[in-house]
Amino acid sequence: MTQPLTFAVPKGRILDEALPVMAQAGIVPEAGFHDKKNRSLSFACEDPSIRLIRVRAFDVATFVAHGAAQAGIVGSDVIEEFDYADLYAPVDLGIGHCRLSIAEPKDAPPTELRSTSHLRVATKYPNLTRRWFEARGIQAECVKLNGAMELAPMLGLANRIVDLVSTGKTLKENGLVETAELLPVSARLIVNRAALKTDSARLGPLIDKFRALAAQPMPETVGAA
Ligand SMILES: Nc1ncnc2c1ncn2[C@@H]1O[C@H](COP(=O)(O)OP(=O)(O)OP(=O)(O)O)[C@@H](O)[C@H]1O
Ligand SMILES: O=P(O)(O)OC[C@H]1O[C@H](OP(=O)(O)OP(=O)(O)O)[C@H](O)[C@@H]1O
Repeated sequence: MTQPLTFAVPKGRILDEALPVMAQAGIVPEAGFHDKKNRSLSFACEDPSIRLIRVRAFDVATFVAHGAAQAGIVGSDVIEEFDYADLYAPVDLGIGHCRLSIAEPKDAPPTELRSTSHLRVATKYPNLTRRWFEARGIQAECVKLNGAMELAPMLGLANRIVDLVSTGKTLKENGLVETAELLPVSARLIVNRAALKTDSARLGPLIDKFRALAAQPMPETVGAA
């Protein structure tokens, strides 16, 4: 029997927005998926030819890039950070909107980035950050953190941070101001390139379904004058 197609989703905040889109594309997980006490990481779907795995956002890209999962949903921040050659991101799903920005303490003296002799940046996105600064002729030393980047400037770990911003509340409540946007972020459908060649019969129509859904107007704009 053919193996089910493995579809990877992030366990955190994108998931609530992704599930209705997935359902419209025919990916509906078994009831146990919604049980918060359930410690399973792999779930059957109503369509037995698909299996869901629920992993950390960065790991969605890794599972799909290595072909351990054939497709998935992840933020463009993660795709850009890894820049995996084997990842194909054919559809912007129009969900999970935020931005990756640089921020500094609100009372920092005004400085030109270029004139800063030693730039230390705390971030979960060292590759993206280094690339962004390099493109501007600035060498940045990145300190990799996995969360709570906002603490780094006040504790002297870094003088700037690069982190995701949505409402700006987290920055404000930690005495930081956004000074530049590195990347607008939204969630994408991702597919393993090799799997797309070997299993185009299943992955082709799946991409088409998500593409058609992404082309539809967002529910709140339907009927708007
Ligand atoms: N404030 C935000 N507003 C909107 N989208 C966000 C925001 N923060 C993160 N995101 C999106 O959600 C993704 C994080 O997803 P999720 O919360 O599922 O990750 P996670 O695996 O739980 O994270 P972690 O590895 O930190 O535990 C980010 O990659 C980004 O695309
Ligand atoms: O601009 P805001 O609306 O305040 O959102 C920004 C926050 O959201 C993300 O963190 P998340 O809540 O995902 O937690 P994390 O620090 O564990 O990644 C991000 O890392 C910021 O801390």
